[in-house]
Amino acid sequence: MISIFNNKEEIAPHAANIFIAAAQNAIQQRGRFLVALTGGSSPVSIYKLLATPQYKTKIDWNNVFVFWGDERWVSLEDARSNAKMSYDYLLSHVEIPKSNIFPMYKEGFLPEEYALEYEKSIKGLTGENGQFDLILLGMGDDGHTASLFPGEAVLQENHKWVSAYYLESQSMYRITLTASIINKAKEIVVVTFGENKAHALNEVLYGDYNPEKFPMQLIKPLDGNLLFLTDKAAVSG
Ligand SMILES: O=C1O[C@H](COP(=O)(O)O)[C@@H](O)[C@H](O)[C@H]1O
Repeated sequence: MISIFNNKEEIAPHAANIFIAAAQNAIQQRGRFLVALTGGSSPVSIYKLLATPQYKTKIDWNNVFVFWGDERWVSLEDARSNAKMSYDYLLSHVEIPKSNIFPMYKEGFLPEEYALEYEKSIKGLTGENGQFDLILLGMGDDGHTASLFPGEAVLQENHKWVSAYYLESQSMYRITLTASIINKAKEIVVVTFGENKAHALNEVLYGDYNPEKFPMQLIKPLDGNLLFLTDKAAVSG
């Protein structure tokens, strides 16, 4: 499903309300809310809104468990860190136990080693079913989502839930949830807007199936819901 808003400002309250409803339902039904956050610029206004008293007080943060969809393999103080961005705009402003937060980076580990640890941390909460209550995703203008970049071997990963690899085009390691675990989620919400996303979004939604070129096409929940939140500029192409 796709919801098209007039502009990006209209997306944030809608996304924040989806987050709150998913958290409240999960906590009421299963006693905890397991969410994977996205990085990039698209979620910033959503996180800022969730951090305001009006929104944050609607969630019992003691029962929220936070993971990430992907990360640049950089320290948590690095300006490029998705975790740093999420702390700056949301996590530092809510009463969530530190032990409930699982950044996708750890000092002293190799990225591939930490991918295995990260998968174990997810299994510690979900068991073998690997089901997140909510996964937030963004989409790059090349059609990548999480760190599933066009043409990379990780696109074919059907076994591992978490994978780390060297992304030659950015000269850095990336660590990412794979499509196989993302697609197990109850709810997947993709936040993407602006005219620079128009070409990729059009290909993802209406083009031929070519996930090697537009990896977002790999995202097809097995049993859950997939929702794109976008604006008019991104569907204008
Ligand atoms: O590299 C990344 O980019 C995508 C999209 O970012 P955006 O700035 O266009 O919102 C993001 O979803 C991903 O988490 C990030 O690592």
